[in-house]
Amino acid sequence: MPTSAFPSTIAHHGLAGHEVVLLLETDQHRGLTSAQVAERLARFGPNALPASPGTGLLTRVLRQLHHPLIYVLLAAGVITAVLGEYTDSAVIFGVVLVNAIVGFIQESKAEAALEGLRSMVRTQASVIRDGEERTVPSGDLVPGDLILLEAGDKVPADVRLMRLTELRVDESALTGESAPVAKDGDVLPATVPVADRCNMAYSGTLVTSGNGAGVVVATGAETELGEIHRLVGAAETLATPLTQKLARFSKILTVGILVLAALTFAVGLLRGHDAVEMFTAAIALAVGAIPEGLPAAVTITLAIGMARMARRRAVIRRLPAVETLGSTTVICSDKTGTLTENEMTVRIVWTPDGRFGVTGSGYTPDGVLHDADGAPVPADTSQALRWSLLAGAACNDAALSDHDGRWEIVGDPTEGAMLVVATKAGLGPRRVHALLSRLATIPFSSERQYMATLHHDPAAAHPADRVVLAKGAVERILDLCGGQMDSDGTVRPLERTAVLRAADDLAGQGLRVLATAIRPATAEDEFSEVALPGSLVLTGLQAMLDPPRAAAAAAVAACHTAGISVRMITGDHAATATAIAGQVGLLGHHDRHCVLTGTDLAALPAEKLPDAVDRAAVFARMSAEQKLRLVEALQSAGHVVAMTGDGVNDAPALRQASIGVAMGHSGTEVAKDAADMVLTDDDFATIEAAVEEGRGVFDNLTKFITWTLPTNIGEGLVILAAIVFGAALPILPTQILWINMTTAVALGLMLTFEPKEAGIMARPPRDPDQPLLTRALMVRILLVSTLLVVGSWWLFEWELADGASLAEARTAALNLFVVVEAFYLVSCRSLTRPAWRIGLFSNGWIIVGVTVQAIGQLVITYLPVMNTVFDTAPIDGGVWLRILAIAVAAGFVVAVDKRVRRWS
Ligand SMILES: Nc1ncnc2c1ncn2[C@@H]1O[C@H](COP(=O)(O)OP(=O)(O)OP(=O)(O)O)[C@@H](O)[C@H]1O
Repeated sequence: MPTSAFPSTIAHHGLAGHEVVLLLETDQHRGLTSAQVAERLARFGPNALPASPGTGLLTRVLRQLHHPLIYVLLAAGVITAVLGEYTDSAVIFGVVLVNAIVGFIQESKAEAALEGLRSMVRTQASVIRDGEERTVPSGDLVPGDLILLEAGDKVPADVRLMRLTELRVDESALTGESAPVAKDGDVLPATVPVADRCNMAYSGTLVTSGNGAGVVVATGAETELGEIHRLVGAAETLATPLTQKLARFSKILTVGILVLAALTFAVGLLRGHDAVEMFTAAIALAVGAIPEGLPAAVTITLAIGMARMARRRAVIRRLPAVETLGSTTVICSDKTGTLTENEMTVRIVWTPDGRFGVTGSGYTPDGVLHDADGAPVPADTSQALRWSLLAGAACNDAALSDHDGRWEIVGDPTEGAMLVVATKAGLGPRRVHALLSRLATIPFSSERQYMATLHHDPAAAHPADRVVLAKGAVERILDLCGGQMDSDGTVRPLERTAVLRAADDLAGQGLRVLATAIRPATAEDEFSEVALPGSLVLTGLQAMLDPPRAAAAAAVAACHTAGISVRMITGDHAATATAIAGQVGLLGHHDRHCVLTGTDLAALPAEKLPDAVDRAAVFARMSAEQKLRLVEALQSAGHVVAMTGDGVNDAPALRQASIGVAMGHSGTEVAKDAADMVLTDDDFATIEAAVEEGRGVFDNLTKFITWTLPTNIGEGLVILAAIVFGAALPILPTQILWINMTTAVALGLMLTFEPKEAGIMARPPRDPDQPLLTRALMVRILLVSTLLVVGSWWLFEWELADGASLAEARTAALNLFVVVEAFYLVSCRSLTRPAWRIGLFSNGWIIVGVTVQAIGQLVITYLPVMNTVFDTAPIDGGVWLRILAIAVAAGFVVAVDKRVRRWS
């Protein structure tokens, strides 16, 4: 344990900010130095919680033994030992041990995969170090770091807050209370409980609004969250509704089979059979019929699916999402950044009496403004143009930077585009700041839909030497305007209809349109949201292009083929949204042309909502609150909804959606926290890829179950039949254990690596209520079970009649089971297509598995030690031929069954 100079027992909330700063030996303005950080990182370790604390190796291995079947096996092991059957007893104990180890390894792998994926969504923190603001990985935070928090962040460590503005934090991760708590920096009595320490922000909680700064007082396991983690030993759960259902199913089955085995034993005794023989038979029945490997195989399949999705840039945060993805019927996607590139370029600047084109592309400020004839025009050609460009550039929080000729923007792309167009016209950021220094800001928010700033304008005559600049959604800016500006700077009354018509015209071309406005002001004028309406003068409209993502149209089309409808949700104008929707092919599917705006939605009565939203393809000017209503409405129309979101306010909708999807790049931590899946590339096409993988996972699960159940049923029935008819057991318990253990790993597991079948995205989504096995598959399972029983029984009797020993006849039956399973494995690679169509080499693992199994069978058949241990005996070529003949016949029957089902 690192020794700490800053004991974690100190009540930092009971100290004043400057005292905490002194205590942690940091500088309140410049933060820690790099040397201090390195030293502290070495001393305190990274800011991360230790993996699955409290569960030691032994506990985890022992957990594998917690299964009714294992209890039976252990009891059987002890009893056989007492009866003097030492080899059998050793085999049983050996199998239990191997089973526990395999289970443990598989579980650890799945957990590690889940953990690894989670860390792919790396969180960042803003800190002040060496006097500079920097973004660092949250894992690198150390006590004493000065940290900045803002809405959307997940608090990365325990922080004593010092400066804050309207900071509210959702502390549900810590206290369970989901209403956000208002914070302030006052000193508190040291005895105040955690939930009431309003001058602290704790690791794992979420900033829902406002911003703040403070000092990190504890990291990693020393945080309050670390404490809880330590107490609860928060082991990651790998359970999903499906695994739970299967676990329940296999538990009920286990109990049922155990009762049956006990009954068999009792009836056999009553009928006067030998107790040892009956005991052996009962054990064989239990071991053979219980599908003990099923839940583990399902978890592994899900984990493999998750890893495949991660490779395609969709990181699953909650395992059940893998299942749900396969049933998704509607994807509601954001427009900006998900369906489009979020790389904006202003193409047209419209003023009340002029219209200017803009050349150049991307964020490189090379290009000019030109008139209708293509002749370049300087910014001061028109006062309206000049002020529109100035408003766009000064009422702006983005920055342009040049990385060796590659221009990038820091901040919002919409604002970046407005900086670039102003720079093209000679009004670069430096010049603009020199002309107009900012005094106050009303920040942009999705609810407000505009931003306004107050500037000092030294060029204007005193006392009106200030100017208010605003930019935002056209309707919102028009609400603030009373007049409009002409080229010569004269102000005329606002012609609202004409401006709206111009804006609609630009939006109809798929351009995102923002309006700009100004107002000269004096020092006495009030600058606030309430004072703005009606007072501004419209200077122009800036229309920017945000091209659709290259893969978007193909992904939308693929979704449509897969029976999934795609809807666009955007804060943008209806006309812009519709034009982009048209470009990515989102309109017209199932006659969905309809566009609903947030206002339309608000006006709809609740009972009409599900029907109305189901008919719409585009939802424009939507607020985050309305997204929640929308998800609910679509769900009550019977849909399984995947919904994207990136803001703090999107969290409720993401939680409500069947699959909440957050953006890895642009998304806030709050959104990621609420989401089931995070797209590391923010791309719509990734959702489509994840759905495809989700369907593949489900297919493989179904294939595995269809493959594995006949073995259990077949083995169970063979034993039962032997007991009922009072015949010798065709397979012994230890042999059944051999079949079950080796085939599950060498054969069954290979199905989980099965690639997706062609046409997987040409089927409709899976009904979430539909059982995993359809009636047709159940019939097939029973068919194969019957084939196994009849085949092995017949072979066993044939060999005995042919003069073979009991050991030889049993070896034949044992090998028959395995060979039929291997044939059936190849068949199960597709549930509908014939085996020879699948392509033998499309899953190399199958070949590996079958080869390993074949070697195993030769070993158990011919190796003398194994003969002794498993009561087997070498068999000759004729027997193998009979085994193969039966297996081929069984394969043929399954192929016919597939064919008949395809026809019917
Ligand atoms: N930085 C900004 N300053 C002023 N107004 C803006 C700014 N960004 C966007 N707007 C205006 O507010 C509207 C809503 O923006 P919002 O960010 O909520 O959604 P969006 O980015 O258009 O769409 P999406 O929901 O698809 O991401 C935009 O259509 C635009 O008119």
